[in-house]
Amino acid sequence: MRNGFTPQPCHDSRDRTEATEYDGVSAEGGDRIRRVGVIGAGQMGSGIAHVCALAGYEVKLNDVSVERCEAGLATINGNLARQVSSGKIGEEARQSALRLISAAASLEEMSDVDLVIESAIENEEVKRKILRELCPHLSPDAIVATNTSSISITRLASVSDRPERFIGIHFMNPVPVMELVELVRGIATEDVTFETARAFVTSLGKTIAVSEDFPAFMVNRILLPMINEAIYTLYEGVGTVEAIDTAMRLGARHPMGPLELADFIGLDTCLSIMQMLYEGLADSKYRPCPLLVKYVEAGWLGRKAQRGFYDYRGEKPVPTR
Ligand SMILES: CC(=O)CC(=O)SCCNC(=O)CCNC(=O)[C@H](O)C(C)(C)COP(=O)(O)OP(=O)(O)OC[C@H]1O[C@@H](n2cnc3c(N)ncnc32)[C@H](O)[C@@H]1OP(=O)(O)O
Ligand SMILES: NC(=O)C1=CN([C@@H]2O[C@H](COP(=O)(O)OP(=O)(O)OC[C@H]3O[C@@H](n4cnc5c(N)ncnc54)[C@H](OP(=O)(O)O)[C@@H]3O)[C@@H](O)[C@H]2O)C=CC1
Repeated sequence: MRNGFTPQPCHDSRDRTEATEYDGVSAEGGDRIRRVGVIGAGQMGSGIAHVCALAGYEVKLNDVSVERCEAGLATINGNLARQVSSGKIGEEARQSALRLISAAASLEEMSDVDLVIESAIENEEVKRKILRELCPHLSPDAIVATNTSSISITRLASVSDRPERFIGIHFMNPVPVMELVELVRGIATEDVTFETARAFVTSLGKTIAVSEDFPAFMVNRILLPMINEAIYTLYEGVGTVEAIDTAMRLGARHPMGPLELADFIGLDTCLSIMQMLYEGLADSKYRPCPLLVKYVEAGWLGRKAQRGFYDYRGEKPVPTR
């Protein structure tokens, strides 16, 4: 792994009922989790399934159709192969990770998972509908997590049948590469749920930052207004797409320019996060840039749609403004 950490399977030879002590709280830790369900096989869901399987968890990947699940599996296969070619993992690890992931055609197939991570699109209605449909199929003690970028964990938990076993586990994109995961408790999240999630995330080789449950948590509260401001900078004609990205890559040492990063995240996701900040914090400083709205309305959602602030359909990305 990039951070030098080798993920450890949580379900080793220890007794599964063995409790672990964290800060005085008795948690069943990672041993509690063996099977993980992931809902949404897009860029994040496939990345989450990837890192879980590499750490030795059995993974069931669900999306709106079998074709979507298969596309997610193909992405995982490609990213694992990339890790093999760069020497990050061996061929054996790739094969055993692939063996651990299967497509789940329906939510009913989640009945034997210990943890579900919801990672469908950043749309509260869609997430609520998934949670309402999902919960009746789960075992009563399964933990439900959401990878939402911005939506209130407390609010999403309230539509589930288990707010005390509900938590935000917010991975960063690209999941196999980024070290951070934000952990966010809802108002009712029990300590044992939090500690189990903490042990699980640690077993993936990730570092945790704990955030309170406020709109967009920490990373996106800071990052997305910067991206939105870059779009305003473009909208007001201060610089071109290339000039703005070059300025931030070379002038602030960001690995990607903000417009390139917006395309990478997905412009629909960026807009949803800005709307959540704008409405949730009721402050005009979070007003989504009208140009961002226009790109989303055009369906120019960034890399995943092959067009956003750059056009990705040719050999190399070409700015669209
Ligand atoms: C919106 C939210 O809710 C929260 C968020 O996630 S905000 C977004 C946070 N993410 C960022 O800010 C990413 C910023 N960008 C970067 O860090 C880097 O540009 C990057 C890691 C994406 C690519 O790095 P790079 O050095 O330019 O490119 P490259 O050398 O091709 O890739 C570096 C590694 O990342 C891997 N990688 C790149 N893109 C990947 C992807 N989409 N999926 C999986 N792995 C990927 C590559 O395989 C490579 O791995 P190895 O070291 O094993 O070879
Ligand atoms: N992109 C990013 O950088 C990050 C995103 N996130 C969060 O992760 C989540 C997923 O984002 P991301 O992977 O980028 O989005 P994508 O658009 O890449 O993937 C979302 C997937 O969810 C599917 N989906 C839509 N409705 C349902 C449903 N009812 N049941 C199951 N699957 C469904 C979509 O299918 P279809 O395409 O057919 O609609 C799509 O395959 C969001 O909550 C986002 O905020 C978190 C961290 C970083």
